[in-house]
Order: sequence, then C-alpha cells, then structure tokens
Amino acid sequence: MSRSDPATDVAADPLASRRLVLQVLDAVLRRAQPLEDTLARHAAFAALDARDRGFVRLLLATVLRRLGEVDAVLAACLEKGLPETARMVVDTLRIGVAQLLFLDTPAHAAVDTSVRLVAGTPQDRFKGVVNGVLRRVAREGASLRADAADAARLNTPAWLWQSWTAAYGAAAAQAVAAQHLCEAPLDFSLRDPATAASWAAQLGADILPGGTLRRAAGGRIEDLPGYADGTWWVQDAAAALPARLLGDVAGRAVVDLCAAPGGKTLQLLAMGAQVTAVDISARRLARLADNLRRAQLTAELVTADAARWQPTAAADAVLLDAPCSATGTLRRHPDIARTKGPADVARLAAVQDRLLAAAAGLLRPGGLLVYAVCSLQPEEGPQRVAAALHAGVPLETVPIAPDELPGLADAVGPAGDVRTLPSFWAAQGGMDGFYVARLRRRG
Ligand SMILES: C[S@@+](CC[C@H](N)C(=O)[O-])C[C@H]1O[C@@H](n2cnc3c(N)ncnc32)[C@H](O)[C@@H]1O
Repeated sequence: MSRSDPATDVAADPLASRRLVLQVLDAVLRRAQPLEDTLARHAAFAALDARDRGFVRLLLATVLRRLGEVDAVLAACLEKGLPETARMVVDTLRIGVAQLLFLDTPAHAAVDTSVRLVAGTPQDRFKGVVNGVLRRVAREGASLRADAADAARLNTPAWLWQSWTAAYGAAAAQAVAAQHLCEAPLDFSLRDPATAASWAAQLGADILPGGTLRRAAGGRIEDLPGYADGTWWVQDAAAALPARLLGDVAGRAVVDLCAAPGGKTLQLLAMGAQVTAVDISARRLARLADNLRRAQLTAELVTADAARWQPTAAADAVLLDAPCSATGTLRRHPDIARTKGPADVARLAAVQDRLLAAAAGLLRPGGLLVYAVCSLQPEEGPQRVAAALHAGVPLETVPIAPDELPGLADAVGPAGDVRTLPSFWAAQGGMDGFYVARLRRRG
C-alpha cells in the first residue's frame, strides 16, 4: 500500500486520531448523533491534517458500515461478554477488528494502538483481552469473516431488514443491503446539460442515462475543475430525478420546499424556473446561498416552517423534498442505520403529512407537485401520498411514464410513482433510494 493510503497510514499521532474515532463512535452509537454533525463540531477533528482526517472518516465509516460483522467476530472471539461499563473497550476492539479485517492495516499497528488506547485508562485491566482478541483476529483473519450474503444481513439492523423484505421482497432487500457495503461514487449535476461530454472528459467521469456525471469517490471536491464557478454540483443520480419530473418549468413560479442545501433549487434554476426556496434552517439556507453564488444563479430565499409559510401568490409548481429518515442514503451515511429507528419514521411521517397538505395549498389549480423522500421506508413514501389523498387534500396523481426516466423504467410502479433502490445500476455503483410521486392540484 502506498504511503498516502489513509487505510494503512500510521497517522502523525496514531493514538490521537483513534481516540477521536472512539469519541465520535460513542456519540453516534450511544447518543444517536449524526456522524457528519459530530465531526463538524469536533475541534480535534478540524485540527488534524488532511490525511489524518481521511483516516478518521474511513475508519468510522468502516466500523459503522460493518458493525454487524465486526460484532459477530468479537462475539466469537470473546469467551465472555464485557461489562456494560467497558463500552470504550468494546469500541476499541471494534476499531481494531475493522482495521484488521477491512482496511488491511498492518497487524502490529492495529493491535498495538488498540492496546495503548486502553492502557492507563480506568479500563486498563482489559489490555490483555484487547491484545489477545486482536491477535487472534489478526491470525485467523478471513476465516472469521461472514460470507457476502451473511455480511449484508448481519450489517443491517433487524427493523430495516424486515421493512425492506416486506416492501420489496427478500432478493431485493439482500441486494440493497449488499450495496450498502460499498462506498458511493461521486455524482454531479451540470448547470448546462449540453456540456456533459466536455465535463465528463475534464472530470474523468461517465455520463449516466439522464445526464448525471459519475466518477469514483475520493479527493477533495473543491479541487476539481468547475467547482469554483458552480459549473456542476454534487448530486446523486436518484436525487436528480424529482426536479426533472416537474417537466418544462422555464419561466414558471416554482416553490422548492425544504430546499437546503439546494441541489434541487440549482436544477430548477438551471431549467429556467423562477424559484422560491424555503427551508426552516437558516444555517442550511446559508449553504444554499453559497451554492447559488458559486453557480451565479438567483432565487428568492425564505427561512420558514414550510407547514405554516403563507406566500402572497399561488405557485405554478411545488417541489417538496420532505425531511425523512434518509434510509435511502446509507451508502454515504452508514451512521443512519445506527441512529434512526421506527419511532423516527413515525414522527417524520406526521411531519410529511403536514408538509404535503401545506404544499397543496401553495399551488394554483392545475399546478404540479412533486413529492420526494430519500427514504426506503414505505411509511414515508407511498403511504404518505395515499394518506393525503384519503384525507381529502385537493390533489390527484399524475402518473410518471417509464420513458420519462431514461435507464430506470423499472423504477416506475404500476401507479406511476417512482421507487429507486440503492441496488439499481449496481454495477455502476448504485444510487440513493428515493420515492417520488407527481400530483396535481385539483381545481
Ligand atoms: C432532504 S433535505 C432537503 C435537500 C434539498 N432539497 C436538496 O436537494 O439539496 C430536507 C430539508 O428540510 C428542511 N426542513 C425540515 N423541516 C422543515 C420544515 N418544517 N419547513 C421547511 N424546511 C424544513 C431541513 O432543514 C432540510 O434542509
């Protein structure tokens, strides 16, 4: 492995970066804190050099992605369980196993740093356990690992596995879970789709059906050509679908509800719409404003609760990208599998109901509404649309035709709504799991 590979590098201060991993892991696993927010708030993370930050991210993502397998290996190697008070020892073993089995870290580095993490702490008496278990894992290595089918199942929390099996069938649930073990590629939407061939060449990317550009993940986005002047923005291929399904919006007044950080706002502006972008978070809207500035595009920005916001004029179209559990984005956010649960889905479903009713109220008669969530949970997708129609929200469905989604005809269901799964286009790196429905305001 090369010296610059964060997987094998012994960081400038290998214990400092691993201690940080332990703290962040504790916040994610025991306090349900989102990984990215936790890292962003951590002064010690900001103080690391770029290579160590890369190592920290990679180790955290690997432990979270592979947590079920890692814990199964530990259960097989520990003669008896560790006491509840030894959580830090458990996490130390987890990062040790992840390095040994999934990151090709040299055994001496993974074992030695793990033992030193525990040494001198109140858990010092477990040094021998850490040393013994990790040496065994280093010795027996691959024979301790689950096979691929079991790995996908083991790494998926039971409630998600059951939900996906019930909604999509056993084979699809297996394929989705398998895709979650792979890092997501980097997708770009272009301000000017006519320049796709030229930008694909400059970015070393492929052009996917529908026009998204895709290249392997890695490196700093800010360093790529075209970033500084907003020629493109990072947007998963599935996330680019909802705005397109509004059709020709040139010159139309479009409200983008729950808009930040603005991937869909940028798309709508690039399509020629006059956009009002509404989000409840001023901090996230500030990011949207930065993205607009870079792309030299303009929208009206409103900080408001979209469920209560009352504009003066009716909109021609509304895009509602509702807050959701985001279980469709586990490839990029493996922490979500560990921080979200069924109670979050139920809570968010109530929010989605309010937002859907409010979105309908913003439209002129005949105006189109696209409802989207990056969730794999049916409770946040088709069930919300059905609930709105059942509750008498003045909307009717406008079925999406398979030929509106190049390369994704299978994503269109019999009712004309769209369900993408992370396992779609698996050979090219998959996509986010989205649900999208198109509706029209009744007169
Ligand atoms: C899925 S993200 C939106 C992503 C965005 N549409 C894009 O394409 O970049 C959901 C957004 O909903 C916002 N949000 C949550 N509840 C809201 C509410 N009641 N009113 C308005 N915005 C809300 C969050 O701040 C968050 O920015």
